[in-house]
Amino acid sequence: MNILEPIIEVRNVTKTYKLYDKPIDRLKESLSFSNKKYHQTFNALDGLSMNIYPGEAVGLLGRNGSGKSTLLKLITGILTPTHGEIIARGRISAILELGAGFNPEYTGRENIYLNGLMLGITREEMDHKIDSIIEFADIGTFIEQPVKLYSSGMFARLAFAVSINVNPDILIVDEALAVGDSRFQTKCIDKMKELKQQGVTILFVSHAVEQVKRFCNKAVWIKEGHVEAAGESSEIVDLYESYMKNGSEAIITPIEVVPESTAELEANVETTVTAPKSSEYIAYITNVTVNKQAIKTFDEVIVEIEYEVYEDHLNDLLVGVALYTPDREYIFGPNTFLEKCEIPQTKGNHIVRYIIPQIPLLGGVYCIDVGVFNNEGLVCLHYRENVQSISITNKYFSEGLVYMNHRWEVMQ
Ligand SMILES: Nc1ncnc2c1ncn2[C@@H]1O[C@H](COP(=O)(O)OP(=O)(O)OP(=O)(O)O)[C@@H](O)[C@H]1O
Repeated sequence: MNILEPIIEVRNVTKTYKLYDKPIDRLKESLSFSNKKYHQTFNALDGLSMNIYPGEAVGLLGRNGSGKSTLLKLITGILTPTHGEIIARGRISAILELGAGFNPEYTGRENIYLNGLMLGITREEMDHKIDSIIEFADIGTFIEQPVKLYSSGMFARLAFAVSINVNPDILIVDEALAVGDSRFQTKCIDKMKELKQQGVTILFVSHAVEQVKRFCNKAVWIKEGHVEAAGESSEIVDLYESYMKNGSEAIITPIEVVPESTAELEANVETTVTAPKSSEYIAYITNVTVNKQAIKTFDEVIVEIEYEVYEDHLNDLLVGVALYTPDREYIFGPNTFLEKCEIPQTKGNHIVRYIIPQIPLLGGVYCIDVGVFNNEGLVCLHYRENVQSISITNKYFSEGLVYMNHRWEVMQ
C-alpha cells in the first residue's frame, strides 16, 4: 500500500433520510399509484469529504445529531451513502451501538465466534484467540449466558474485547468507553495505545473532548453533516469548545467516574471523605484543603491533596487541579503529568501540594476541582468537582478576572 494513500476516503458523501410525520404515511406512500410523496427529506450528511491516513488516531467531534454515528456506520458498511463514495482499505473492527452485531439468544462465547465470522475470522482462527478475548472481557461465568441477560457494561466489555483482539487495520469506537468503569477503561486505553503504536488506524467518537485531545493526533469537527474543521486534535478541540461555549448549545461534562455504590457518599461531603472499601476504585481523593479561605491577590495559595491508591502496580498516576469561576468558566488546569512532577503511586495514602506562589486572580469566589487520572489523563479514576472554594478580596485596584503584568507609556 502506498504510504500516502488514505486508508479511509470519504468522497462527497450525502446520506439522506426520509422523515414521515406519521407511521401510516410510509404505507400510504408505498401504496400510492400516483407516486405521491408523503415524506420530507433530511440530509444527515451533506457532501462530506475527508481522508484518514494509516496510523492516524482521529477523534470525531460534533454536537448531538451532527452526523458522527451516521458517518461511522457508512464507513463500516452498515449503511450505504445516498450520494458519494467511501473507500476503506483494510479490516475494520467497530464498536458502534452496544449490542449491535450480537445475537441476543447466543451466549457470550458463541457471539465471539459470530462476531469473528462477520470480521472474516474463521472458527479455527478464533479458537486461538478466544481465551485472550474472554480474559480481556472479564465477565466471569456470564460468558456462558445468553447476551440478552447482559448489562450495558457487560456488552461494552465483550464488544471491546472482541474488537481490539482481532488484529484490525482500522478500529472504530463510538462512545463505548463511557460505559465501563475506570479499571476497564484503563485496560481499553492501554490496548488502544498498543494498537496505535502498531500502526492501527483509530477513529474515535467521544463527548469527553479531553479524551480526544489526549488520545488522538487529529480531530475532525462535524457540524450539520459536513466537516467544519479538521487538523491537529488540540487545536480543533479548542475551536470546537469555544464554539460550544459561545453557542451555548451543550454542556460538555468532564469525564467522571462515580460507581453507583459510592454515589451517595459524594453528595454530602465537603472535603474529607472516607475512602471507599470498594475495589471498584484504583485511586481515590480522600481530602482536599486550602491553606486559607480569605485571600488577597498575590497571596500564596496552597492546595493540599490527599489520595489513596489501591493498586500495587500503578506507574502513570497523575493529579490535576482546576480553577473555575462559580459559573464554571475554566481558568486554569495544570496537572503533574504535563509538568513532569513525579508523584507517589504505591499502594497507600499520599499527599501532594499544589502551590501558587502569588495568585494573580482579582476579587471573587473561585472553585477548585481535583482529579486523579492515569494513562496521561485519559482515564479519570476519581474526580471531585467544586471540592473547595477560595474567596479573594482586595481594596479596589483593578478590574477583571486576573491581574496581568503591564505598564503604561505616555507617548505624547
Ligand atoms: N434512521 C434514521 N432516520 C431518520 N433520521 C435519522 C436516522 N438516523 C439518524 N437520523 C438523524 O440524522 C442526524 C444525525 O444522526 P447521528 O446519529 O449520525 O448523529 P450523531 O452526531 O452521532 O449524534 P449523537 O452525538 O447524539 O450520537 C440526526 O438528526 C438524527 O436524528
